[in-house]
Amino acid sequence: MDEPRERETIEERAQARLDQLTKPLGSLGRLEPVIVRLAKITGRVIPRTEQPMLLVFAADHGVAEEGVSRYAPEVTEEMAVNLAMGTAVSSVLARNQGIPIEVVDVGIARAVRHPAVLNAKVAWGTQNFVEQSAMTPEQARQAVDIGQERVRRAVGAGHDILLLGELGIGNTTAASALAAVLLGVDPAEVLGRGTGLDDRALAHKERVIRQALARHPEAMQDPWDAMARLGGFEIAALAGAVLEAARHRMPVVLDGFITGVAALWATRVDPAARDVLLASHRSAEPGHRRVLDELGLTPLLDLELRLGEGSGALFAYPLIRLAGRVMAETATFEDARVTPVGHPPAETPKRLTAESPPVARDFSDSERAAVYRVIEARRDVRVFLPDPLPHDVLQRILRAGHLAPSVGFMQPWNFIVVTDRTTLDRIYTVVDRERVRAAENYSGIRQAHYLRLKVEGLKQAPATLCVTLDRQRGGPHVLGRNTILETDLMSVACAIENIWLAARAEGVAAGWVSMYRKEDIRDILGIPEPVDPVALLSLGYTPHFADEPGLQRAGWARRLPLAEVIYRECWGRPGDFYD
Ligand SMILES: Cc1cc2ncn([C@H]3O[C@H](COP(=O)(O)O)[C@@H](O)[C@H]3O)c2cc1C
Ligand SMILES: O=C(O)c1cccnc1
Repeated sequence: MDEPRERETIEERAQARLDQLTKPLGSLGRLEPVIVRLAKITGRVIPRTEQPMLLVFAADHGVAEEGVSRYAPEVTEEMAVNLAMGTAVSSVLARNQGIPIEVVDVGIARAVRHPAVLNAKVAWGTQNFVEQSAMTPEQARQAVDIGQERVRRAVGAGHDILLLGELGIGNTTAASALAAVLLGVDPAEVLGRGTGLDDRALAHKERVIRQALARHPEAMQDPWDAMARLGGFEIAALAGAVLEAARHRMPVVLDGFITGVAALWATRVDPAARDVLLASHRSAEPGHRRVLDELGLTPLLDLELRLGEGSGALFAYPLIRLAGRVMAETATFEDARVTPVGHPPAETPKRLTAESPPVARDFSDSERAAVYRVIEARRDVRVFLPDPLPHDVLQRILRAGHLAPSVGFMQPWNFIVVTDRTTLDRIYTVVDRERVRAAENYSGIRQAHYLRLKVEGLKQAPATLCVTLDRQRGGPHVLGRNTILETDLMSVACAIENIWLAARAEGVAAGWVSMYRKEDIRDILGIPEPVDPVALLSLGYTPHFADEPGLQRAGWARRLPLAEVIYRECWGRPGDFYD
């Protein structure tokens, strides 16, 4: 039995794999911790982050009336429309990577003139927090809820990594005020020029923030109170998104200062939220550095971006995605037979306990269930309706056959589709003659059973495939066929099974007939000598797919118990793979 082993964490296993990849140890620099972090977040040694989406929350700020931004508040709505139209910077970045954007209006002060901007307005902008609380506690809660709800939907839609962005004229002021409170620092330390204030305007912005902090001394006490008094609808929604992503172990790529402050707030509500965060870049806003330090995050990029709207996250995402691909696709020293120097020895794989699989599944639960259902529901069918098969259905079924595995990729099959009635009748005649002849091998009740097996299906079905084997395909030396020569035939059998399962998935019945003399079929279909007609497969619709195999129902044979066919480690030793 397996030795009890020390439980390795996912991070340890991910780091161990990174160290086995054909590259000098540690040579991917700061991307290595990113890969390990993704592994930890997703719970997979080989993390996958291939289905990103950008969520942009937009809202207006009452404090904008104090002249703290270089731009007018109308720009929030205009930019939301611009993003939705595909003409903003982030639209370009997203479109060129095929990343969908969802723009959510959580509190823009005007009606938004584009239907693609999701309307989830909590209010028409916040109040000016120099005079009163920006939001009521209920509004703050509502905005957080909206962020959570959007992420639940994103998860439901199959997204596996979340990029965050924001829009809101005046929001660097709100974010700075909130950051000063959350970090317990002087506003001067987290203050920046936002959209590009000059020195005078910057000094004014600082005075406004000081005024606000003096107006709301209680904000120090509790994160929820701080959010309501000094935050913004989009900041609260971003925070909600982070909280929800943490629940789903979904990696979150932060953008700049505002998303950073929202994430910092989220960690004050739920410290575990920190674990799902990745910092895309360090923005030109000076407060961003403080926020990232507090979150313990190292930004991937430092490009002096100061845009927002998710742009930094979109610039960084390809690095994150590629890091994941490197982990998945790079050969290990062992795979590539390259000699490692100074690398830890590869561990022999140990049997895993109930841990999650090392790589994400790429089929949904229902897709997986469908595959097993098709396998279980496949039957050998003898009764067909005369209706012809639609061309596209037959095409898909044949394609499935051709996608079968084959030894050395020799693809030794051909499929002759026979629909001509005269030809089908000739096939029926030679098959039926063999059926009667073969019955002589049985006697008594078994012979009676045998003779009841009908091959009339060949006459009823609108189409019969003759599946052939060409042993010479691929030349005299087929890769992997040195000692087991019948692997060519096995390859054809794989194609037949693919056809059978694909047909079942299409609701099309198949009946495999093999009672014939090859020379008869070769003769009827004009098949040249070296090619073997190895199977006849009738295809068509059937009135009924039985629950169990026909031969079982007829009492001819029963499906063996699974336990009888599975051994463990050596011949004859029972396995424990069954109930
Ligand atoms: C055209 C334009 C596009 C933007 N995209 C993002 N922001 C960014 O700037 C704003 C915050 O800066 P402040 O606090 O100085 O107003 C937010 O809308 C933010 O997303 C933009 C700003 C403008 C003007
Ligand atoms: O740091 C940011 O994300 C930022 C800076 C300026 C304006 N908007 C966003």
